[in-house]
Amino acid sequence: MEIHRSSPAQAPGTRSPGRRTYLMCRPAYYAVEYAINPWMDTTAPVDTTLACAQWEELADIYTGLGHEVLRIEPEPGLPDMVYAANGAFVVDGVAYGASFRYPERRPEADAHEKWYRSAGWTVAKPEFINEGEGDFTYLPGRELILAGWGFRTDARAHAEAADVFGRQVASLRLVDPRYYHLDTALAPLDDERIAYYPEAFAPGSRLLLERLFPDAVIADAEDAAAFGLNFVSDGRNVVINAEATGMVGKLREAGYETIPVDLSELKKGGGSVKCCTAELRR
Ligand SMILES: NC(=[NH2+])NCCC[C@H](N)C(=O)O
Repeated sequence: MEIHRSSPAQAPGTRSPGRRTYLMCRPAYYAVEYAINPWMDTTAPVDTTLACAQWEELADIYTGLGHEVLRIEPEPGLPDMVYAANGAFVVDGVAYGASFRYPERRPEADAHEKWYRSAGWTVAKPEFINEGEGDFTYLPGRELILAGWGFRTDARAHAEAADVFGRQVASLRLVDPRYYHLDTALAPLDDERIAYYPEAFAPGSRLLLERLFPDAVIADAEDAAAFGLNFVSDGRNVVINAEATGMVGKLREAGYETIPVDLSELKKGGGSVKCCTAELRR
């Protein structure tokens, strides 16, 4: 594993102590069989064996950092199931279930619900369409949920999540179809701080982000297109798509350690590091 150490070694923000628990789904049946986002091209070949190897490397990076990686069994006929972040949104041991926008992915919600129940998590069944951590994230230091809408998640699910978790939700409207999920345009760096790509958001949402996060790391068009916002940070180490070299530089500059990983095959489905990783917050 290649770690780019930043100097100073101290990450600037606050972070919850201890190891993270991540849920992942091996891309055994991964393919691009339909196109539900602009990255998906059903005529371009996908190497499932390579996708599995890249995915294993991502899982190894997490365990190498001392985090726990749990696995949900992939199911034939669900080629997007590798994007485990979409299966639920978990805070305080409660899994708010997903309800997918497109019929092709709908059965994934049941598979995740079963997994969460059998693993002992409390499950809240959703009434409204929402794609789990694809469109929801949480900043424990602010007790604040950030939620995206515009392409996949129904904005009514934001209010539903606020009730489920008893937390405030900042609703953010996404406007660029390439950044159809919140986690393609914004990511937490630690308990309080984020990185984001302003152009992916409607003017009112940008204003809200500027006011809430004056210390954010700002990404540009190139960073976003390289899936440089679809990273996973434990507050110190940021695991990020290797292509996103500009973003790596910005994050190191901001005091974080960066660990690049090549997920070129998974990008063909419109996802990267974060899409493949659900964070289970106890
Ligand atoms: N958390 C994410 N952004 N996941 C990416 C999902 C990709 C999948 N092909 C879709 O369009 O639904």
